[in-house]
Order: sequence, then C-alpha cells, then structure tokens
Amino acid sequence: MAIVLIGPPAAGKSKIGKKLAKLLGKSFIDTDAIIVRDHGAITDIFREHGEAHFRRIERTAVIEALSQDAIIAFGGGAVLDENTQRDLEQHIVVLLDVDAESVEGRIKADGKRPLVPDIDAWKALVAARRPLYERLADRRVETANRPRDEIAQELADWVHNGGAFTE
Ligand SMILES: Nc1ncnc2c1ncn2[C@@H]1O[C@H](COP(=O)(O)OP(=O)(O)OP(=O)(O)O)[C@@H](O)[C@H]1O
Ligand SMILES: O=C(O)C1=C[C@@H](O)[C@@H](O)[C@H](O)C1
Ligand SMILES: [Mg+2]
Repeated sequence: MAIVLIGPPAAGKSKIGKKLAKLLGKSFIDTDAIIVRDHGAITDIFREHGEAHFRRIERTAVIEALSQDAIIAFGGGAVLDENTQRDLEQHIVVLLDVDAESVEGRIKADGKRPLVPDIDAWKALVAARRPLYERLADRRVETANRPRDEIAQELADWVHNGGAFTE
C-alpha cells in the first residue's frame, strides 16, 4: 500500500513527501517528476500538446507510481482521472491543504505551473477540485504557517502509530 499525497498546487506535496519518505525509510516518487523524466518540462507539454494529452501521460505516471510501496506526491490534478480515483481506494491518501492567502507567495515565487499563473486562477481551480480532494482523502493536514519538518513528522507518527491503517 502506498501513501499518496494529494492537494492544491503548491500545498507542499513534493517537499513534505520527500521528508516523510526519509522519516519512514521508504522511497519517494513524484508523478510530476516521472512525467518530466519521460516527456520533458511540464510547461512545454501543456504548450505543445494541451491538457488532455498531459492528463493521459499523467495517468501512466500514476500507474507506475502506485505499483510501488512508496510515498507518492501526486501532481495537483492527477486525481481528476476517474480510474485514478478508483485506484486510490486501495491506498492511504493524505490531503495537504493550504488557503489562498498563505499560498499566494509560493505561487508567485516559482511561476512554473501552467494552470495557475496567478492566485485568482489558483482559487478557481482549487474551489472546483476541493470536494474531490476531500472525498478521496483519509486524512487532511493544514500546511499553512507550519514548518514542513513538523508536518512530515506528524504524518510519520500517524503511520507508525497505525492511524493510517485504521481510519
Ligand atoms: N509548509 C510550508 N511553508 C512554507 N512554504 C512551503 C510549505 N510547503 C511548501 N512550501 C513552498 O511552496 C512551494 C511549493 O511546494 P511543493 O513544490 O512541495 O508543492 P506541491 O504541492 O508539490 O505543488 P505542485 O502541485 O505544483 O506539485 C515551494 O517553494 C515550497 O518551498
Ligand atoms: O494542478 C494541476 O493541474 C497541476 C499541478 C502540477 O503539479 C502539475 O502536475 C501540472 O502543472 C498540473
Ligand atoms: Mg509537486
């Protein structure tokens, strides 16, 4: 069973996932990184082939990731695929959440997400996805104004104490 981190763009899935994997002694997989490895930069894929194509290759990356006993950071929109939604029933799913005010600086800082050029785009996208994120998650963790090490440690304790397997 994998532990899968889902949630809004820039919530911290990749950074916290890496820390959590280290704490649990598991490998870390990022579906965005698989896509970049196999197809090049995400912005280029969106620009040259469009979102539908991106979602198809993202689904392939998700299948590869979920076949491993690992900590997996999903891309923000990976959960949109209905087959992926069904697959997640077999895994531990953690929603890393963040509010618009707290995420604004993070969005501005890197500017590498084609679907979220600014905070208004982020708000609209996350509002549309929020019910889905919440439905799929076994646990929700607020990441705003909290050190990433602390969040990773809290999740590692939850897994060690068996909470991940009973909720
Ligand atoms: N708890 C936090 N406090 C402050 N900054 C954070 C926190 N979590 C993440 N960040 C910063 O926000 C940015 C996005 O983090 P990260 O890449 O881990 O997000 P993500 O959820 O993987 O995003 P994406 O959906 O685009 O893959 C990074 O610059 C990171 O340093
Ligand atoms: O939220 C989204 O739809 C995305 C988030 C990123 O992780 C990347 O997967 C890509 O930029 C799309
Ligand atoms: Mg990420």
